Amino acid sequence: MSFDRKIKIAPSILSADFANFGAEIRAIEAEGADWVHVDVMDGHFVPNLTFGPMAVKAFRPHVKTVMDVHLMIAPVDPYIDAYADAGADVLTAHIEAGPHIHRTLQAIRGAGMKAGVALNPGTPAEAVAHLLDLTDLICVMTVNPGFGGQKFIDMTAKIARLREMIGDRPVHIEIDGGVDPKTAPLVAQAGADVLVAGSAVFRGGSVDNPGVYGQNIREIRAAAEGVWA
Ligand SMILES: O=C(CO)[C@H](O)[C@H](O)COP(=O)(O)O
Ligand SMILES: [Fe+2]
Repeated sequence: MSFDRKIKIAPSILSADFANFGAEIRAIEAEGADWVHVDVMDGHFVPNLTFGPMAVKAFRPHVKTVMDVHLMIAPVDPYIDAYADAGADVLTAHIEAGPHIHRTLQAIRGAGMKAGVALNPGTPAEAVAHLLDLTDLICVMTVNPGFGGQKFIDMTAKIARLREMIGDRPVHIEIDGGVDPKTAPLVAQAGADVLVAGSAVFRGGSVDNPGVYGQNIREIRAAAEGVWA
């Protein structure tokens, strides 16, 4: 997995057909997804429950791009090896999930994965000031985590501040929540390069009609890249 700051669209399979994950993943990749975003929720850190490492391991053979696993769980550390074994490329933990995020990021890298740190809307950019050399990705939540399809919360000032703090380090800024063709330009202009989108990618399509996924992905990408035109 090499580093670049081009816009990457990462559909969240939280909005996919839960009875058909393999086909859904193959469809979004065939239709232009750059990464596949996998939302793990524990019904404790967030008020919703999705799937765990066994399911994520079953997704792995279908993912040919980058498997980007967003943990919305607490605690994180006891499960790091299980997600490494499941084949996560990027493993992201929330800074709010426990007191020892520094140790968690070291452990994620130690297990051979790229380490991500996610920030809830109420957490300031400065919370990662001492983590910048331990992280490969900062995920800025633009909704309160737990559910797809929520309204975008404007975090552009936080994104711009993070881009400034990151300087020339090879750290991605990922945006998660409410990304669509209207909000994508705002976050791209502020400095984001990985755009997670669940409902805006899967809306209107299906594995039998995957062209809609492609159209949705192209619209988000064009809107985001348009800011540089
Ligand atoms: O982490 C998440 C929710 O906690 C999801 O990745 C996110 O909400 C994507 O869904 P949408 O694009 O529909 O907002
Ligand atoms: Fe997510």
